[in-house]
Amino acid sequence: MSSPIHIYSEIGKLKTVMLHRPGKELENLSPDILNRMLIDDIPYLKIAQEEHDYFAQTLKKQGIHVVYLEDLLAESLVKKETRINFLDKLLEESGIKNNDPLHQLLLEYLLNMPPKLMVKQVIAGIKKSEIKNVEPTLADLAEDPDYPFYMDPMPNVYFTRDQQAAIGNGMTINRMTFRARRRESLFMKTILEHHPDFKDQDIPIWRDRDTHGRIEGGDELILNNHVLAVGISQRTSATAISDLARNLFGHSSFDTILAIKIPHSHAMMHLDTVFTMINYDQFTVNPFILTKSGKIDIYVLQPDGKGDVRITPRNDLLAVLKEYLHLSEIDLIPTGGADPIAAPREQWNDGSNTLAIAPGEVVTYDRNYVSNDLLRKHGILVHEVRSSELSRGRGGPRCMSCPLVREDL
Ligand SMILES: NC(=[NH2+])NCCC[C@H](N)C(=O)O
Repeated sequence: MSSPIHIYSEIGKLKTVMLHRPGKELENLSPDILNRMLIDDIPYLKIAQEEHDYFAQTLKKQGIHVVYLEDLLAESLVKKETRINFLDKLLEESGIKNNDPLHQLLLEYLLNMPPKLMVKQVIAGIKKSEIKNVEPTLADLAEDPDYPFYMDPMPNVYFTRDQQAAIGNGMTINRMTFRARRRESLFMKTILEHHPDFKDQDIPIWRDRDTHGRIEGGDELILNNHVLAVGISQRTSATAISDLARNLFGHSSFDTILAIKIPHSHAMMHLDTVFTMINYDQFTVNPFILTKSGKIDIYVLQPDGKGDVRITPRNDLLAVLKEYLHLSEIDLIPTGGADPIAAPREQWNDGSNTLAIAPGEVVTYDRNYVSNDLLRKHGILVHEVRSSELSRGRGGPRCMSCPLVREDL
């Protein structure tokens, strides 16, 4: 079997992609926890699911093999011992320690379910009303007696781009920034270790979820078979990027990381909310991440020939892309046509967050019509998907997809 992980570009014809169809976790959102859950409004689940099915169908119509995270995870948890170990870890990371009587109660509750239902349940969260005969803890009594959950929902799982990233024939299993998302990367770790299609394939882990230093897949772009662009962002630290460089250089085909510093904000939480590669020499870019003179802080990381990493500061995105991608011309297509009102509006609704499914062929949100029209004017084939509810989670088509296999260019 060829490797189940093969990603050496952002634009090679997409062959296999992992998605998560939003479930009851979105119904378990309430206004008072939205901010902590990194979600900007409560999506209408029924419509969000219809929109996600349309997204999946759009990919399938192009011959792309769509796999679902919850299926892969359930198929990894067939053995009871594996389920127990997975749940012990998940409960611990949910703040329910092994010595807490509640830990055993929830473990039994979940083990009584078939694996698929159990996976859906842990993503949806566990409400106090679902568990009988529990002695209230001091926290239940004294701190927040009305809090409805024993295990918080995970409403961001449908952004399968972020918990992990395929780089070459390996993956980073990401230590995510905020508590609301940190448990999610346990899923791919479990799949790689226990799923029959992955566990015996010697898939390199370029960085694991226990290593200090936050990193998320929205910041990890594979520009070609030896150059990455990684955002220094609200979600990915310089420490993590330096660590990733040391792990990749000399152990993979990758020898260059363009570390691009972007504003640290929720609207621009990842590099892929402001910059994506959509063709051999074409990119979407949110013009407002560049200074008035078109500058931006970039740090080029490469092997220094002595076993460490050389850092070269640069500030001209166009020049850096031309130099390191060996291109004579670069087409930076501005989100919203750089209009002072349309650009921020469409960036907020992920107009830069395009998913390339082949060179010059992308999937975008239909609501970003100014950006979509401009992409077409630049010769890009655009497949539009509906997004009224999905976009309330503050992510777009690239966010909602984890490419596992692309054809080489
Ligand atoms: N690759 C991306 N841009 N992901 C968007 C993730 C959105 C999610 N609500 C979060 O804040 O984490």
